[in-house]
Amino acid sequence: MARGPTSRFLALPLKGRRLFSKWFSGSYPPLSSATISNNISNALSQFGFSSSHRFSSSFSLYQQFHGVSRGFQPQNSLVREIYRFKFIALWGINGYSVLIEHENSGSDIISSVDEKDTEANSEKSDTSIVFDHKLVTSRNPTLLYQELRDSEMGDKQTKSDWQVLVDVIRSFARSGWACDQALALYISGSYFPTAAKKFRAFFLKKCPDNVAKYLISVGPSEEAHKFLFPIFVEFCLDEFPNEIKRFQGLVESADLTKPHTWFPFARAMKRKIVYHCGPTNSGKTYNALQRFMEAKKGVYCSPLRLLAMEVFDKVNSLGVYCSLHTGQEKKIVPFSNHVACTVEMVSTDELYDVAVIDEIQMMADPYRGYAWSRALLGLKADEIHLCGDPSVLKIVRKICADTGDELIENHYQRFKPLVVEAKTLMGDLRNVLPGDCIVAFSRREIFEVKMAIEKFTKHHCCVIYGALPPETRRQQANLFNDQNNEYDVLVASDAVGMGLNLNIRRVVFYGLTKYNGNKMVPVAASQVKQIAGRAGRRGSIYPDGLTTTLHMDDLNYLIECLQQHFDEVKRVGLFPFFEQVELFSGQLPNVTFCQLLDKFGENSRLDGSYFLCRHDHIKKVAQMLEKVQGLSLEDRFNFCFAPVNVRDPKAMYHLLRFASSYSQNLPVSIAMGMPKGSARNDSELLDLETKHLVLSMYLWLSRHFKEETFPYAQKAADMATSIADLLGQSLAKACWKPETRQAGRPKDKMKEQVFQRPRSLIKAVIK
Ligand SMILES: Nc1ncnc2c1ncn2[C@@H]1O[C@H](COP(=O)(O)OP(=O)(O)OP(=O)(O)O)[C@@H](O)[C@H]1O
Ligand SMILES: [Mg+2]
Repeated sequence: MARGPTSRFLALPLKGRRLFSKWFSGSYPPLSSATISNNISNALSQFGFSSSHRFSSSFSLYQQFHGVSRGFQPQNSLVREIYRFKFIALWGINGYSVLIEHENSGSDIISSVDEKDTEANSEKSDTSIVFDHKLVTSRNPTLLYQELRDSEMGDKQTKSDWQVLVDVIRSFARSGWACDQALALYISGSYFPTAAKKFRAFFLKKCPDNVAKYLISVGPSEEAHKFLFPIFVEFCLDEFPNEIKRFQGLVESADLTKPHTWFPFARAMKRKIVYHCGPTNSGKTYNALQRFMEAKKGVYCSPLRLLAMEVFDKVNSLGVYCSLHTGQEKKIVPFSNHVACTVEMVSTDELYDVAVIDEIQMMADPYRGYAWSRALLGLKADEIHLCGDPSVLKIVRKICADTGDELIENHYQRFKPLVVEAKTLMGDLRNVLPGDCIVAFSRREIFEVKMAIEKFTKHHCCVIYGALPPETRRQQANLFNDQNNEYDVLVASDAVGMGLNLNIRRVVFYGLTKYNGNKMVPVAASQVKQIAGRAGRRGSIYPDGLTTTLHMDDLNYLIECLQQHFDEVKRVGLFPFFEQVELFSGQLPNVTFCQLLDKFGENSRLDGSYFLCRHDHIKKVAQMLEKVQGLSLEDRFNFCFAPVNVRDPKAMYHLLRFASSYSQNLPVSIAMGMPKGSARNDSELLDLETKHLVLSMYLWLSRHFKEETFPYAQKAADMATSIADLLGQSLAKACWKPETRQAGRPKDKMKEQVFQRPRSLIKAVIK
């Protein structure tokens, strides 16, 4: 047995026996699968594999090995080691373990079996049946498969034995374990039943007596599945090479593992990451912006257009020339080296001295998280400042370890503690006070509250909610902040939770449940904290923040939320670039874009630190655009990212129209008249909101496609500004019952879908 100076010796303890023999040539006594698994783990750790490499399940083992099993010559030493472990794995599955000598010099793996010892022990402990088992289970599956393949017919069995054998093979074909294992061999879940069925026919036809006897004795069991699996593997490799190749191509082109390697230029830099970590109103963004303004060249990445605009205005007013870059607009300030942009629009090509990524915890957002992940992984900046709560601190540490960047953590405390008012508003909106912000979680509630307050108190309300354009939200915020008018109460949705600096004295939660598109759920503690934290901003006229609820019932939940620590985020979002989707589409040339997205989702692989962002809204647009002929894959991809409310049929109609004109190479027209004046009722207000959304979409498309195809961008921008103004005017006098966007829905269905807060609120006030 050759052992070079570089060899390492792997001893797999075998209950006192030492076994020596050449790999493949010996016959090995059976061991329990637990012992094998332990032995393999021990052996791997001796090779310096970390616990994550300990292949406790043979699935991951196969995953690692596949690709090297088919004639691939491993190049580096790590792969060589993995290559060799393949044999441990396969034999482990067969119920064997061996003493292995690992030769770094590259010679064959030698396993050692002390034959004398084995014989002695075998004589003592093994019965003749066990011996028969051994003869079968110790067979090399490759050779056994070849024997089966080359034989004409198997041996005949008695009727009852035959039935058991059929049951065993059937149970294998239904085994979830085998189906999972097969995935690593690139037998897809959908193809496994077909492959298993063909294997069943093959195996039953060819099964020799000793193998049949063994399987009959163990019956439809895990042991039988583990015995059959390597034979099945050989069968598949022989019978379905094309299917395997196709699925392998599919899986490999949907590979989203190791996203830090997607940005080689950023990886070539040694970046300094500064994490400004703390609760709301603790000065995180303020401090990051100080560094941004000092830098020669800087970029600020915002979660919202509104916040990008705020930073753009603030920085310019302080004498630092700064441009604005969002999906809808590009305002270039002459001589500027700084840019404030929305995080989706940040360039990973440009080189910066300082970058700021605000609200970094949004990495975990199910829909938009990928934009933050991309910015963090891909920004080419010497210094990157992250501002956010502590929920993603741990995962940022891990990402920095992957990227090799230096991480500095700056921890912050709230300037002034947030105080909970235990009295609540006692269910009566007449208890609102100037400086209050009433937070409700639906548009309907917002207008109900505004109506009730204005009808039964002397206060006037500004409103802020997600469907309002950023310009209108800012106008409402300014109206509320200005102390020289009658607008002293703000009614807002969760859209108020991020960014805006507002003069809020007290945040009052109208309720603490929210419709999640399916049912009412409690608002997440992190969101409650973020919103409540808007009260009492440093520098505002109310530096001491208060928070409470309208109803006494909700107070405990509010306190609970505020006391909770931030949940640690385990995974952050990713979404493929167009190039990755394009590569994937090469594997599936004849499917629609929507099906392509589905297939990508099914076949994509991600590291444990990432998830694939939800893309139901993208698929809805893709579905709608299926009937539009003549769009390239890239066009479809871009159209699908246009900002549209997929639940707004009018906005969807306009998007379809834009895409149709574009596909015919016609200049895309706006084809939408300007409203005559401000809204007189809620349906007119909804119409203004939709019109603004359509214009915003037009502007977005004009920035993402060739300019000449969307020639009316300036007109759209002017119209959008006017509509934002009209919306502001409309809100100032809005005093009507809110309507719902989904017209024509049956009444009972509406009831299910719309949040039913006790209407007694208004009735109580009236009484
Ligand atoms: N050192 C400072 N000097 C003057 N004003 C400050 C200072 N630090 C923060 N502020 C002001 O305090 C307010 C809150 O700060 P900032 O917006 O940075 O908080 P934040 O922690 O980013 O909060 P959020 O999580 O809500 O975004 C801002 O109006 C900011 O201008
Ligand atoms: Mg901030």
